[in-house]
Amino acid sequence: MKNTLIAPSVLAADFGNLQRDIEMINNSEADWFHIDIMDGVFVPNISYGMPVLEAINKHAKKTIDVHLMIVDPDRYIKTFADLGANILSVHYEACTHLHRTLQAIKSEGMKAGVAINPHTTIDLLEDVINDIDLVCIMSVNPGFGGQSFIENTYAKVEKLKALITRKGATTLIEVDGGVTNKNAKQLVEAGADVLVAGSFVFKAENPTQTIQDLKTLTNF
Ligand SMILES: O=C(CO)[C@H](O)[C@H](O)COP(=O)(O)O
Repeated sequence: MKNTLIAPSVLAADFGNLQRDIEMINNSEADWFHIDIMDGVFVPNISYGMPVLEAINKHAKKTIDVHLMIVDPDRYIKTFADLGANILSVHYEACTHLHRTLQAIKSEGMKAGVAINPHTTIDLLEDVINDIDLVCIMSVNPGFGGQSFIENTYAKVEKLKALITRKGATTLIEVDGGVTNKNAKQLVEAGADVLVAGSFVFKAENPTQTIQDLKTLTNF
């Protein structure tokens, strides 16, 4: 029996009713809060920053999974630890010394994640996979919610799963972008452990039920 985790992306929440949407996640079968931080440089969009995460952290009762889409993320590792992040993912493409960055994240008491863009090959993680707690495979080009899922993601998940098994690592595989009830099961069959879903959850008529449906669909 699988234990697939569902992480609603707060990027798609209603910011005018943020506390309501946080409580919805608290009271649902969702496992994590997924928090997207964008700087307008690494990606062509600016999302939200520290004060909003501080507000979320006051109410959130589940794991806080922060995805940094920013250049030079080392500058903010301690800041995000202080703001309550439990998992901090940096982009492979944004790090010059990825191994050092992972050590710095762990030294602040957080789990260390690496996100990879659609064009970045899994092979580049080979020498560092045993140091990574979570790999976030981007199944859209990062920067915006509501984009279409890139089909090549299934093959990337399979390839990453094989690498993790071969290296005896305990790394979780997360998929982020365009996740819906159409691709969720196949992603888990390919090896995904965590599914991030933004628009599919928050634009649904009944977000709580949608989360429950995703859980049912992916735990078989
Ligand atoms: O990282 C992201 C965008 O860069 C979002 O988490 C992702 O796009 C999820 O949103 P959606 O489910 O609407 O695609």
